[in-house]
Amino acid sequence: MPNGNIVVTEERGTRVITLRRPSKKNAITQDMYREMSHAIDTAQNNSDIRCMIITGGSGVFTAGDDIEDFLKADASQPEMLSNGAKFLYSLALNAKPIIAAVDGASIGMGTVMLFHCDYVLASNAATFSAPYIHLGLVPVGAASLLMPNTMGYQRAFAMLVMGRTFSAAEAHAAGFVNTVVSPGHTEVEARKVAREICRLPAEAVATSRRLLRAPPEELTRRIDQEGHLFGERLKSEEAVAAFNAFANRKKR
Ligand SMILES: C/C=C/C(=O)SCCNC(=O)CCNC(=O)[C@H](O)C(C)(C)COP(=O)(O)OP(=O)(O)OC[C@H]1O[C@@H](n2cnc3c(N)ncnc32)[C@H](O)[C@@H]1OP(=O)(O)O
Repeated sequence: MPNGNIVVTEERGTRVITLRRPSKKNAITQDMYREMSHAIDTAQNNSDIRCMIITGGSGVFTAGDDIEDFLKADASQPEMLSNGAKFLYSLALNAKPIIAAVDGASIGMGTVMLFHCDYVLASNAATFSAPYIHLGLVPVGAASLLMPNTMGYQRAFAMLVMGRTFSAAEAHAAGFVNTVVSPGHTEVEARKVAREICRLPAEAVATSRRLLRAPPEELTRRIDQEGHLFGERLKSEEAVAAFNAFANRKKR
């Protein structure tokens, strides 16, 4: 049953997917992944939907995967994280333009999903990180393929292997943010971009987009490779110590 943490609306040919779990900085639970996948998958054969927007609302995009889920997902329950993997497949196989509106922190999967999106708007309060390394983990979601392709090896190394955070200006310079706007304005601007895309000839958009992007099978192959290594790392001492440190950080 939907619990309101993902809100899906439709307006003038655009499906808007909003992460709404502000008390947890929009950290993404497995239920949220399932609902986002459903929203993307069901748009594919719906000719009324010309593009999609993913937004976290104002103040934060998402704190990434819910770390409590990581703690629950031990070796005996590998299916615990499978909705995250399905969401990545939904992104990789998606054939409709997705616009992301990022206002505030974008962490982990928040940042990775941007590299599957087609147009990214950020406020100048946005920050971008994929701090897998600090959790003893490795990249997921074909990030190890898409990030170096988009922003070059050295920047990808800084983000993925050193765990550095990029400002909106750095993300723009790195080429994965199209436009930087004032805080509170990302959604308005995303709707303008959506209207622009909706006015274009849909079939030509779909074919041009397909030409520009890595083939879906290449993406899913890398997603699977990374997912296998990620699953191994989840059980590592380094990772378990990092998850526990996060869970206990306010109790100390
Ligand atoms: C396969 C994909 C993997 C990934 O996505 S890896 C990335 C995982 N994410 C992270 O490592 C980020 C962890 N979170 C943080 O570093 C911080 O939070 C923030 C910088 C996002 C915000 O800091 P601040 O403004 O000080 O808020 P706060 O008090 O830390 O958080 C507010 C509430 O949100 C919960 N929360 C934040 N992020 C997560 C998360 N990722 N998973 C689960 N809960 C999270 C906290 O615990 C707390 O909750 P309470 O008020 O009940 O103590």
